[in-house]
Amino acid sequence: MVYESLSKSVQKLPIFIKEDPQKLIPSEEAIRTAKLRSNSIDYAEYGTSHERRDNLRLTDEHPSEWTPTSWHTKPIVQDVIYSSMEDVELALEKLEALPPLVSPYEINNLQEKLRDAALGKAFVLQGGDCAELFDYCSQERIESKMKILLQMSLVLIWGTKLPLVRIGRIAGQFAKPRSSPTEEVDGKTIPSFRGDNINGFDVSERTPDPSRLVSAYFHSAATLNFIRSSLSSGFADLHRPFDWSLSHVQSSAVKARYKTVVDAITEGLSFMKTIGADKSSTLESIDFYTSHEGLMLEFEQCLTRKLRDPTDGKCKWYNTAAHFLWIGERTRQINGAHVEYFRGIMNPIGVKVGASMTADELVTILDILDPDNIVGKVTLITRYGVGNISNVLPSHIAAVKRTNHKVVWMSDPCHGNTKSSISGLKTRDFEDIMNELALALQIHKDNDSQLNGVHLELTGDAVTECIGGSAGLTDEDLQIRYQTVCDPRLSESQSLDVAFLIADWCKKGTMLSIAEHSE
Ligand SMILES: O=C[C@H](O)[C@H](O)COP(=O)(O)O
Ligand SMILES: C=C(OP(=O)(O)O)C(=O)O
Ligand SMILES: [Mn+2]
Repeated sequence: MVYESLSKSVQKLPIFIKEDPQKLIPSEEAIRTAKLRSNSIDYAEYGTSHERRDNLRLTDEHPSEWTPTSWHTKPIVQDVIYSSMEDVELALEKLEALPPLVSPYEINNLQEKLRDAALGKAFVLQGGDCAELFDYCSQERIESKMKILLQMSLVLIWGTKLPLVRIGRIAGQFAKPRSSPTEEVDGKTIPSFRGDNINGFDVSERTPDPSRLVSAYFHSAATLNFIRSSLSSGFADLHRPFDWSLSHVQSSAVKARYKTVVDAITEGLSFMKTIGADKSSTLESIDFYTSHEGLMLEFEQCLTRKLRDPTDGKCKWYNTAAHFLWIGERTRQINGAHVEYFRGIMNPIGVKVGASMTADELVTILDILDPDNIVGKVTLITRYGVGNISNVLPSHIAAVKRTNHKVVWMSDPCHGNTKSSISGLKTRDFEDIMNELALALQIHKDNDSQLNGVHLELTGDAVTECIGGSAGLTDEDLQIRYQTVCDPRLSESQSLDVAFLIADWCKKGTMLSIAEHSE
């Protein structure tokens, strides 16, 4: 079979190429050779192969002029190989013609809120599925995810006494980086599931299909449309917090604690009504932003548009597929394609920071992504693992302090704590998640810094994917409702447990034991 390259097809689209194409873009033959080679090598070597870099005549420096296609001059990891270039071109041309999903006005608003978070004046809650499926685009599923994020928000507002910035891993969280490009199923080696915008979870659908890129756009649009209409019809009205029923929370202690929070807020609202101070529209409606990992750069490139910045009237490049995008732990190579793409967009952006990131690398990546030292432009989403955080976070905090970058510090206590259950299912121990989060709060405080947000893989449903929590899920319980197609998510109940941990820590300034939390 002749493999054709997706990158090759993108370079044919003339719309974005401003410089001499020969200078920026490797030859078609070089890309094909490299793709064929990289297809047969291990993912671990995939990004650093000198052979591949030489073939592509890649540059070590970031090209001075950024364009939505300048990432083509950089080595890429987690790339996708398609078999039909014509179909890829059709998909990308279609995507280029479709309208933006989000606007510069909204993106700038989020940037302002993240500025507040970086200054300790707001707290960020970012959460949702590990891998969103097209099938999750239904009223019930979207409402359930918004509901858990709103419930957690209430608890966090009560605990932190700060405005909450809500960002869903939703309306586009389709592409997944994988540890291995293939997996064994029933004795056969097949391509791994790479996310609904690349291939299907069903074993019969594992061949990458470019038409999925266009489906991803329409599923994002439908999800976003429903979120917008729900919010504008009062779904998030603070006067009706009991409407977000705790349908999947089993623990009566958590239910009782939630009721205490709602009662306190309701009492505050009725006092405000008495004194006539309840007219603010923020009580009836909230801001809710969308985000996803910016992994499929061909997709991101097509949704990157030069639009007028309403604050100064100048035209700038915005990624209009989501308000916020992040670079994953596997694609954050300083000279790689993803960092190159991300350095040019106006959106606030995240970088996953694992235990292997050196302090020097962290500073270099900030210098590339935030050359103008914009407060809150970059969110560092740390995901070290409970056993590593104490060794690594203090040096990362110290390194960032020595620069002029003012970042949002967010903890992702999920991704460094994934392990295999006794039955072989991917799981996370709730205690590890709580402990990493508690350590993040404490280490920031001890180092004269502040944790500004939390990033979680969660669902509003009663799934049994992570062990522990107030529902006391055991290894055997995992079989009951293990529904994830990638990483294990916190259930509604476990998500609320996490919100209470943060709220309690903020109220008391110290840690409670897990036992005290589950009382
Ligand atoms: O969500 C994160 C990654 O995509 C995920 O952890 C990869 O999982 P894998 O190690 O099973 O490929
Ligand atoms: C891929 C993910 O995480 P990380 O890049 O931190 O492994 C993710 O957030 O789903
Ligand atoms: Mn994940």
